[in-house]
Amino acid sequence: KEKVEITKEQEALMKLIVEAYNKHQIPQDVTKQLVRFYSTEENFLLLTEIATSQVQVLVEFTKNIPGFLSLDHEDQIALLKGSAVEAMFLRSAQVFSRKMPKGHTEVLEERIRKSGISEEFITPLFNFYKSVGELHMVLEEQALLTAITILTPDRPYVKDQQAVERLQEPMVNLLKKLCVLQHPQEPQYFARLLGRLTELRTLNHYHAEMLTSWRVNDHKFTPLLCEIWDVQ
Ligand SMILES: CC(C)NC(=O)n1c(-c2ccccc2)cc2c1CN(S(=O)(=O)c1cccs1)CC2
Repeated sequence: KEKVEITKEQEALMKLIVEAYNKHQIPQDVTKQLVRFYSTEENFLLLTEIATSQVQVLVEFTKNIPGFLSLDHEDQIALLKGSAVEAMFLRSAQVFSRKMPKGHTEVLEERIRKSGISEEFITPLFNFYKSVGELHMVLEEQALLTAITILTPDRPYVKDQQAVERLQEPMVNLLKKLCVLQHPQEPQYFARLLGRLTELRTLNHYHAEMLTSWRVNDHKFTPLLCEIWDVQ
């Protein structure tokens, strides 16, 4: 059996290859850039941006709910303001439980946890995201549940509650049918969905508390968020 030996030439070749390889590594600071942790301010700004654009999307969605624009105009505003926070948390839960590229969910969770929201609200927030995620709602269910949330007749300052009920009822009946069709093996699925709406209402309270704690730390919101949340 002959001895395996690296020749001088092979050694020289090896040196050149390894040098070239080390030279073309991602510079250390770029990788630091990729995994660096964002400051609380940056995370808060990100959420402000996302929330603001989401409110704009919510208004457009609401205007496309059949019959909404024929409601009394003041009631339209009352419904939007009364449901904005719930619709936002519902949307957040849907976004959060969506399949994201590897590691994105973790980074997003980290940035939400480090955005200045106090611990006592973070827990119910992520519990809600988890409980919505476990439902594996299909798109139609998500859309209907959001419309049903917006068309809640007993929001503050709604004058013609019956008119809102007349819009909400067909949505609830449709969702009930859809749940039976989508989840035949889970007769209580529809009840679980409506249970999420009850949990959502508790988040309203937490959100109001969050706003006061942020305001005292002079966090700035956008004009749209101030208007929809009645702050500043
Ligand atoms: C999708 C939108 C509606 N979600 C959103 O804006 N998020 C998300 C979130 C969740 C999952 C994926 C992406 C984002 C977490 C939180 C918010 C907003 N709020 S906030 O409105 O109180 C707020 C506004 C400004 C500073 S804090 C705090 C917590």
